[in-house]
Amino acid sequence: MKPCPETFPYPLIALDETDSTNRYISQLCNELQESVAELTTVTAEFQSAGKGQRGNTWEADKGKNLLFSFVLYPTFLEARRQFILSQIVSLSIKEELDRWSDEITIKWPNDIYWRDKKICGILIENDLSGHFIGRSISGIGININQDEFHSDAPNPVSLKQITGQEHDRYEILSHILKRVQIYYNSLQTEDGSTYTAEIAARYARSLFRRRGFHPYEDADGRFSARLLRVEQDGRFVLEDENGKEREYLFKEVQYIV
Ligand SMILES: O=C(O)CCCC[C@@H]1SC[C@@H]2NC(=O)N[C@@H]21
Repeated sequence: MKPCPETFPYPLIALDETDSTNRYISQLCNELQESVAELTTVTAEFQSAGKGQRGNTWEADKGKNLLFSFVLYPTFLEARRQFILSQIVSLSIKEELDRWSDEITIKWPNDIYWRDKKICGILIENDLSGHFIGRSISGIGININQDEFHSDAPNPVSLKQITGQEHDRYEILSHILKRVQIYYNSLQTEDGSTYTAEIAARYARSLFRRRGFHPYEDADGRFSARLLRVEQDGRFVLEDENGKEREYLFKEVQYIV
């Protein structure tokens, strides 16, 4: 395993072990306020209490994977536009992983899949300041060099299992952060709305099961539907087999994978 290079292009805190890199960086930001620069990143070789979506835990073998969190202060972004952060983070990861496979997709809202297996999970925690976003912490777990999975997590896969080779985790990390920075900067230019539309279009093209009918489950049970669109605020719009549109917020619908 290669160590973290001294030339890493962003401020980096590389920990051997912590409970959760999201918790670590948010505590650091609470203590030091905005002197923690944007894109400061915390990595860990191991997390004892990695946080997942929906209150789940995130498990990963020690020293094999990418477990990291970084901070942004998108104070120019209205809270109702916060889904764009999820789009730029998931696109940045997908585009990096595209180097090794053309079967990488984004499973709404922001899991990264290879075929029908999960390679990466993303947990974005935003602190709002009035109608705007004050601070955004993106926490990302990517299965990189893990050989096998022991937990009952559904359908995990690692990059090594896909390619048959070990990968340099810090190289992948620096590429992802560069992509995030480019997308993020684009939102702050005069052409921000053009870039927002371009990001939405790329995101739509990258979606898991974006064509055809597939099984889903909501509070009323299972049904078959096709994806119509994802709205700017992140709502997921399906059309069921009776031609009825069904619209969902996060966590209200599950794919049956
Ligand atoms: O449930 C999911 O899919 C999201 C998982 C996010 C896990 C990552 S690992 C690094 C960062 N620190 C955490 O505690 N969680 C995120």
